[in-house]
Amino acid sequence: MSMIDVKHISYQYGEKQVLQNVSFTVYEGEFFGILGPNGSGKTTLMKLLSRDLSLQEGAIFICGQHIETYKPKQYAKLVATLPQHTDVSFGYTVKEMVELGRYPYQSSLFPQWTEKDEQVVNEALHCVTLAHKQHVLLEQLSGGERQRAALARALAQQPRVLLLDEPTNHMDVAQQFKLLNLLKQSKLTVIAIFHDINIASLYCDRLLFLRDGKVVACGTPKELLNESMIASVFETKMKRYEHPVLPKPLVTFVPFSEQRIDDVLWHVRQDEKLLVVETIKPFKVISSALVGGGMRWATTFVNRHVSLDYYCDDAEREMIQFLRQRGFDEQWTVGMMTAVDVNDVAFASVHEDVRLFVAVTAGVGNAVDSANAWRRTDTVISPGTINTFVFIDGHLSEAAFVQALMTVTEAKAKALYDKQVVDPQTNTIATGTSTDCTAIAASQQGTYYEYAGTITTIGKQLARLVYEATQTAIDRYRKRKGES
Ligand SMILES: Nc1ncnc2c1ncn2[C@@H]1O[C@H](COP(=O)(O)OP(=O)(O)OP(=O)(O)O)[C@@H](O)[C@H]1O
Repeated sequence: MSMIDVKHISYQYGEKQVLQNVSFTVYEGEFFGILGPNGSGKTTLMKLLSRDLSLQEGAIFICGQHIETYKPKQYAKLVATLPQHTDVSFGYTVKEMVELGRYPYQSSLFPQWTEKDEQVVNEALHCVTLAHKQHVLLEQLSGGERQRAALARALAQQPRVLLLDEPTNHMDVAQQFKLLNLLKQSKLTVIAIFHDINIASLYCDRLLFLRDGKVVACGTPKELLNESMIASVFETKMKRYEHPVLPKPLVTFVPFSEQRIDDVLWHVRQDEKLLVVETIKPFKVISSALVGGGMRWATTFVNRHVSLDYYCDDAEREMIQFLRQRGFDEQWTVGMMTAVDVNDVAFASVHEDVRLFVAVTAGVGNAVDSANAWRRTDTVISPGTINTFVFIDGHLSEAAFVQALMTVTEAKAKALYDKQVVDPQTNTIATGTSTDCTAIAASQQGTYYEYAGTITTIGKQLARLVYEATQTAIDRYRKRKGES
């Protein structure tokens, strides 16, 4: 149901036109965000909604009724405003300020404070968790607490619509989220001006983008938060990324481009227990590693040898402890384990059209044919794994990262086929082992690779190196086992 209808409003201060033909609808219970650059007319629009400014052109309807037809107290029961800055009324306590919210309910002839008024004020104080400070003077509150007191006053008005001008300005992160969570749960219709695009994306059902007093777009964060829209509204280059938990788009600045490094990009060090590749700058990585799995930036890539009978309830925690003891920062590390002797690692690299480096350790005692894995009856993981590290000097799109993973997997499977590695349980050619791990790391500088499948230059080289290195690593493993 529509709660607010803004129809063709225009506004000017003297000769200066600040709103032009603005129209939009806000539905009941919606959390509606207004965004736009400085001076785009957001506050003016809010002041028209709150009736602090009189309409010049166009009309605003709330609950189907033109806002100018409401009496002041009637309007105050319908719409409450939380301004950007709360004027501190010296000498007032928190509770006295919240009590002011009840003025629309007081008869001007016989003002009477009822039990209901008292109850609503107490509820509002509890709602903003300020009940314990109700007797404190406003000037003794912090900025965030004052803002919460102002919100309690607005809530005490028992409005149906709440207008907020940059509600979280000057608040610390925890206070911002407390206030917004509270508003989100309130089920009120909320219209709020935001400068923080990500907060608006997280909390708002729909957004209105204003620019130079005109509506540029109105829609859900999912519809509007794309790089070209942000660029056209804010004239700022931003990159879109995904929230780790919620299906909400987020955007971030790309403040500067880093200096390109051309010479040594990675170092390898190795002993019989550990293979470590360190990059000279953080690389963007996609991996299935035990530590640092998923997508992250990393500078250290560890392949740790563990004994055949290694067992731990919480291998990830144990691995993090291991890394810390050796001075590695797990936040910047991609860490894998293997029972294979890391001296049997196979390296392959190319430095022509593309610059790639691959390191593979391969144990195939636990080889599995994925096509027939469902026939296998074992549930306990036995040691024997293929760990593949790929380093690319280039800028990969997210799709290219996924395609690189596919390319690596296909090349590895072909290496196993050509080496006639057999799944000992099904007696068919294996496609990998049950615990294989892969990391694709890219410098994110230089050439941009939109794709990395086997038809692309980079995919061809990648497949070749992984195929060759996996074969070499299998040969070394077999030789050590005395199998060949
Ligand atoms: N009282 C006023 N008299 C004259 N011009 C004004 C007045 N108030 C605002 N303006 C002008 O109107 C334009 C829109 O201002 P408004 O405050 O609505 O923008 P805004 O989008 O809220 O900006 P900000 O993001 O900086 O808060 C600006 O150019 C501003 O200078």
